[in-house]
Amino acid sequence: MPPPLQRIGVAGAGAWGTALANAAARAGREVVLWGRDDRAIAAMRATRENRPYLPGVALADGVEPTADAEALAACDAVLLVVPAQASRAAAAELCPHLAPGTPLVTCAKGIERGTSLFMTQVLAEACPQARPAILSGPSFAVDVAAGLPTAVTLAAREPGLAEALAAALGSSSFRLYHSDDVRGVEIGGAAKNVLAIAAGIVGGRALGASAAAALIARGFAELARFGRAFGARPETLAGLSGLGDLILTCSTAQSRNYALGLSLGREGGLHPAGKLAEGALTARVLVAMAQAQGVEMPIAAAVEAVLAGHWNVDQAIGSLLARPQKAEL
Ligand SMILES: NC(=O)C1=CN([C@@H]2O[C@H](COP(=O)(O)OP(=O)(O)OC[C@H]3O[C@@H](n4cnc5c(N)ncnc54)[C@H](OP(=O)(O)O)[C@@H]3O)[C@@H](O)[C@H]2O)C=CC1
Ligand SMILES: O=C(CO)COP(=O)(O)O
Repeated sequence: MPPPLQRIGVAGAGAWGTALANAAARAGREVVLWGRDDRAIAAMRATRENRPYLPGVALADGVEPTADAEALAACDAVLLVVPAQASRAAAAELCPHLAPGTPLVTCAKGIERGTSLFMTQVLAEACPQARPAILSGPSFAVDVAAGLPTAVTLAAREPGLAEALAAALGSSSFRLYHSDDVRGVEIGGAAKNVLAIAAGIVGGRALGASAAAALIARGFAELARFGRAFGARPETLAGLSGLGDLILTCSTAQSRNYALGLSLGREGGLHPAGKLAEGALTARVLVAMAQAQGVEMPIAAAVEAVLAGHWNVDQAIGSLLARPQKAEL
């Protein structure tokens, strides 16, 4: 039996990092929660709450907030929980503090702009001495932080690593399935955010429950086409990190991506200020990668055109409905 991963570092003290720190503590681990903002960390230590990001949720016993990256050196595994576009900079900054061979688990959902790299590829470049893995699935931070039942996927290519991480982080309320299909898991999380913006637009324009269901089904067809073109396994795309997260994020304004779409869909709507909506940052690179591979993604392309200001919402909806009839593939 390999020794357990007892001490877990969580790097990134936003909503999801704080929720995962609570989940790991509930699983019986000692948890270091690192954030870059000294004053925010001091407040968290004093109040045992992350007020700006998760107000009203107590930090679990066993979570130690710190602004000292050196505290990650003694961790058996580190979860990197910062936005996708910040993941390279954060991994490069923290890497010198990690022991060689530390498992480094990206929890971000996106594709890097400029390089078109998936999240574990970014980790491999920014911190080559770490062992990359990814955690993704249908999971709102507020639910996980509060200990509500949640299931996600943890994937790593290295044999045994995903199982070991899942065993370290899993509890009766946080269930982790393990996988070696890293690419499938990272594609599901990145693509569903773009499609959730479209679902929000459908909600904001009050197009009805039937249109909302059609959007999820046709959105999944796009996600699956893109996934197949980039080597993902169909069962991963239809699993928690793909279809599961697509359904969650396309269903409620609790999702920041859906909320962005909702606001775009309402007359004169604007982007809710200050909230991270990863789909808005991934849309262009996702659509460009699809086009380069000859993969049709009309819904994602329409979202991209609206975000870029090339189309208004009515033009986007009209263009999707005016597409020629075709076989359902
Ligand atoms: N919230 C959720 O329910 C879920 C989120 N995710 C994914 O997790 C990722 C993070 O999201 P979330 O936690 O919600 O985002 P938040 O906006 O809540 O928090 C982001 C955190 O990252 C920190 N950060 C940003 N850039 C850097 C950097 N260069 N170095 C160090 N820290 C940095 C921010 O610090 P500061 O406060 O100083 O700006 C902040 O603490 C996203 O990819 C998201 O899609 C996945 C599942 C669920
Ligand atoms: O990824 C999430 C749920 O699984 C969170 O979604 P949002 O980033 O849209 O809030």
